[in-house]
Amino acid sequence: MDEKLISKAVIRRLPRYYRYLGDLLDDGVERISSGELSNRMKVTASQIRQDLNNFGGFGQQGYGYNVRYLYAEIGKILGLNHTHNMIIVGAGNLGQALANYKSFENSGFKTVALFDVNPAVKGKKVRDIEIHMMNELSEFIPDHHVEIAALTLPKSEAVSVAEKLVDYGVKAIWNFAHTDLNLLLPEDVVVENVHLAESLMRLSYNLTTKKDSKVEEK
Ligand SMILES: NC(=O)c1ccc[n+]([C@@H]2O[C@H](COP(=O)([O-])OP(=O)(O)OC[C@H]3O[C@@H](n4cnc5c(N)ncnc54)[C@H](O)[C@@H]3O)[C@@H](O)[C@H]2O)c1
Repeated sequence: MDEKLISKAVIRRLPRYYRYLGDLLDDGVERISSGELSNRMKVTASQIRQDLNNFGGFGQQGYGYNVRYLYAEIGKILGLNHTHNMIIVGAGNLGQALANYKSFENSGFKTVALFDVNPAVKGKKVRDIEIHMMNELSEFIPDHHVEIAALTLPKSEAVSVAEKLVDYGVKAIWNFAHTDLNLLLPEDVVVENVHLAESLMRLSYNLTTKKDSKVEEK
């Protein structure tokens, strides 16, 4: 399948399918129909069939989906079938919270170091992950095959630090600073901007309008 033909909306939904399929596997469920998956996920069965048909041949009429196979295939599409080394730049509250969250490793995201400008945290560890100083970045990134950098530093620093990271070889930025970095970096650098406050604002909207927010947006 030519990935360019898969719509962004489908790609956005894949992690959710992956999560539900992982839960099914944990519960020992090996086969599931689109109808049953629809009940669990509160997405229409036809939406599920349409989404999963993008990747061909996973479901059979009257037989349902092979959960393990589908989980593995979606994992491959999402690039979760190999480890991605990640660093966290900005070892404050958020950076340390991310480093403390072990479960990213289960999906193949291995945090190999944190970085900060504050000499007071130099050499400290979060779990077993060491905090390094920024002047070590240029060697550390190629030496440790770092692909992803999470940016958890002040907004004012985000652009200049991101540019340096890209120069040193980082290919993807998981950006928590409140600026939309994808508009500012070279096109071949992948950026995912995370704005928890936007999610809260959507919650607030739904609370205010008493809209049913339980059904996932299409
Ligand atoms: N996107 C979101 O949903 C979300 C949620 C919470 C916080 N944030 C943002 O994340 C950032 C971090 O928040 P926090 O609460 O952890 O702040 P914090 O002050 O606890 O940590 C920021 C850290 O960045 C370090 N730092 C400053 N300049 C740096 C530089 N040039 N290079 C490397 N490190 C540098 C500081 O020394 C500090 O340790 C802030 O920009 C905040 O607004 C975003």
